[in-house]
Amino acid sequence: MATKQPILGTKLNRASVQALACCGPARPLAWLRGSGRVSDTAALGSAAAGQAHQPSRRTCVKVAAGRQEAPPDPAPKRIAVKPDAASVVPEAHKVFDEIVINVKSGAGGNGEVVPAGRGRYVPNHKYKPGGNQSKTIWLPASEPGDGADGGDVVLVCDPGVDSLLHLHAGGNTGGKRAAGGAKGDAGRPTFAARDGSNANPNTGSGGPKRNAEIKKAKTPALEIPVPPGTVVKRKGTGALMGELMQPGQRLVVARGGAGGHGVMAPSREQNRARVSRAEREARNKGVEVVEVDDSGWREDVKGQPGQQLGLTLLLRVVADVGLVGFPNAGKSSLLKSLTRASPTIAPYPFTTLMPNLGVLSAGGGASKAVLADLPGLIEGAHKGRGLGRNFLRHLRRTSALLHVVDASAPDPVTDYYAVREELRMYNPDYCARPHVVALNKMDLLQAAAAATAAAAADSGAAAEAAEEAVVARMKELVAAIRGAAQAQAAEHAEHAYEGPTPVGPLSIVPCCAATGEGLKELAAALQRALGAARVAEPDVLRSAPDTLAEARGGAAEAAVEVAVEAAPLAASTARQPASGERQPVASTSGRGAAAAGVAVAGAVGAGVAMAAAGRRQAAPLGAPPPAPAGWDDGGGWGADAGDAAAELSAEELAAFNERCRSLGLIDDKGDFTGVRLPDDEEEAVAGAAAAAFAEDGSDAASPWLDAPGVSRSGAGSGVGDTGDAADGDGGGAPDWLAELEGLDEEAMAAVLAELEAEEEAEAAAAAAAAASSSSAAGSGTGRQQQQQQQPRTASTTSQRSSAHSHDVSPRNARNHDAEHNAEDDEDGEEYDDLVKMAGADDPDAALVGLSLEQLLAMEKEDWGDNGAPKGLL
Ligand SMILES: Nc1nc2c(ncn2[C@@H]2O[C@H](COP(=O)(O)OP(=O)(O)OP(=O)(O)O)[C@@H](O)[C@H]2O)c(=O)[nH]1
Ligand SMILES: [Mg+2]
Repeated sequence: MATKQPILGTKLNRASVQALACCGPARPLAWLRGSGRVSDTAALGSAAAGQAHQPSRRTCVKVAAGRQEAPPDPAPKRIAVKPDAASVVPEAHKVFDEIVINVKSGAGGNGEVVPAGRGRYVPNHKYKPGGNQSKTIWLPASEPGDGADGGDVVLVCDPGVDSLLHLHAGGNTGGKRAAGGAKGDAGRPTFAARDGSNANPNTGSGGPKRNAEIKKAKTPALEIPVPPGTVVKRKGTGALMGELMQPGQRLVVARGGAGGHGVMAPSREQNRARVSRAEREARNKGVEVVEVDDSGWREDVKGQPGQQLGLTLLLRVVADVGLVGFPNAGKSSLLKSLTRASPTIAPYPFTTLMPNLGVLSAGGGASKAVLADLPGLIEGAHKGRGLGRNFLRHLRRTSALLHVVDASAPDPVTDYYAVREELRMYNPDYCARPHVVALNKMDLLQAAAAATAAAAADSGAAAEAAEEAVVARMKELVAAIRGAAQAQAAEHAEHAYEGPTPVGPLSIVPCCAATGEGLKELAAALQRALGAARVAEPDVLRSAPDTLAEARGGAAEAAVEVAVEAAPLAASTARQPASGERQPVASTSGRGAAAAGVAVAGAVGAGVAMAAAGRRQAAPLGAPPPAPAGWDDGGGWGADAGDAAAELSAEELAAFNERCRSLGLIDDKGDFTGVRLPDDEEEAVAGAAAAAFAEDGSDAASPWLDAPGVSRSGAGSGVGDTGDAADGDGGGAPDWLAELEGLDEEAMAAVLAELEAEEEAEAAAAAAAAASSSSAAGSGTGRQQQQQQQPRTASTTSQRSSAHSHDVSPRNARNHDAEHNAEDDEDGEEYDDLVKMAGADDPDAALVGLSLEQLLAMEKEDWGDNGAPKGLL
């Protein structure tokens, strides 16, 4: 048996031993036996100091743990303090985005009662002999003071708070919760504001403040900080009380009770007179008077009680982009790589249980977007499976979505489709928002491909084969995802589901959160999606773009319209060889009417911005950040606009801006108005301007000053290829006005008839091609048809160009522009895919740098069966 030993030479007195005794149920002093090495506990410290100490169980456990290092002694080891299961109260699950609280506003303070007779008669200064004023007036001791109103309970939108978790702790809101935060009757956190103070008789009547006007005291409101996006409802009825969206916004949820009035108590005589008057009146009415209550005035003195109510607070995170996807797809990893957020990342599903926010600042911080990484969704999420509904509601306030798909998963396309369906079934609006697909975990695909290739070939060929396999897989995934999106839209139409038609992805970006590959492209694609969202559906919560040019700069979709409008300008810009001090043509600027049109349309904004700011290389105001080096999406980005503008010399730019101004495309301040003239007027203006330029011989030198619908293609090719950037035949064309003027009616009719016949033949050929390709192709049929049509259209156009020199009316020319630009825009989208597919180390990456003319100039044999250049698809 162990013997009792002194501890570190200290003496234990009776009190400390008794105090220590309460720590061990069976053997209070057991742990002290042989415990000469225990030196590090507060319990012992205080025991040594002879203080009465009440060690907690935790302290005992700590001591016991320390005791384990002591020489073997069975007794201390038996002090295993197991928590009593019955006494352990499990902590309630805290939901970060929903809570029910009680709020209680303060009661009003009582008013002051000044006894009758306190005061004196003072001379009345208004007294005039002969008047009806008395000589003296009664001046009470002071005006009786009113009680202070009770404190309000106010919810304040605080951007520094990102969840409702802090409210679970009874309102841990720092100094602001001085009067609140206790658990309420219903076991809910209760927030009670302070009661109003009673009127202070010391400062009220008599004394130094005599006759002073007593001001009502103010009670501070109880402020409860909540994150932006908090929705407040009444607990019982579910009635919406308000939403807090903007930082600093306040919502008074419970008003403090009004303070009581200060009252001058009636004197005995006055009271008696009142009572007798009341009695008399009652008797006159035939009412039997039993007792007369003369204390009515006392009610006025009392402050009103505060309100007490239950509130349900719901949080819907406010973010620009929501990251959605299956659990473990890498959403949090992507958020971490794209922003400075540091969410928890782990290789098991549902690591994330509450949204993580991060700010994506691209382009040197010019443009910022808040990304919300949401918990993973699973099938059935829309019905609440896996808390799906709780998570899905956080998408309500997002403008665009980022679908994160694990590209290394067995079936990434089904994963994507499943999540899309969950979104659609929860809220069809979600599927109509612009979205981007991130094919994450590329590195795993690459590793798998490398392993397979290494087994099959020698080292040199293996790397190449692996790369090819990855690219092939990516292309397959891209096509299949687009197909899945189309299938979803088709199903929506077929079953006439409620809500808007689901849209396809704006971009599909292969990337890797682990290595950082493709993240710049992903960021750029997100910015573009946001631009598209802002233009498509301006959100009152967000500031609208400053200028239309800005909006267009960020919106691929809106840019289509601009492209159509500006195509002739673009076409000529694209065709025209550099003149004067023109800078080298950017690799992207001439690759199609749509893309070039966008570029030049953007250049309007860019040029204007430059003119206004006096800077030459400025991107359009508020334009999305420039695309990363080596990356060109051609979707109407500021970078493109800047590049296109950079091609112009100063005089050209000035002339260009002047021209835009005269057409009403930009206003005096240099903002892009986007207001078009009526068609007739525009044509007239454009024609006149074109004629003027033709007259002074500047048209050849300034082809970008071309008018809408006016072709400047080669002399031999005529006007049949009006405004078509895809024809690529270059050279200055004779003015169609002059050409048409020279035609007689018969010749014109013949030309039109021929043109119609050609168009019919073309349509028939396209239909035949569509029929054949639809049987061959799977989900990506529609897009492949577009691809197939593209080179054919180009060659047909150029044939027509050489065959007919006078075969189009201005109206037809415009239609053709629109038609071709629409096609070319599709082509632009395809091109985006090609660009995305062709990585820097792709053997075919060189093709990416080619302009559309160069691509079109390629021999027909260079085009594969699917209508795309061989080697790329
Ligand atoms: N090899 C590789 N692993 C990745 C990549 N991205 C994410 N991961 C891993 O995938 C696992 C899941 O990543 P998370 O970011 O937590 O996935 P999540 O989608 O947020 O998952 P939940 O929060 O559960 O919905 C982690 O082990 C990551 O390290 C990637 O690009 N390459
Ligand atoms: Mg996560």
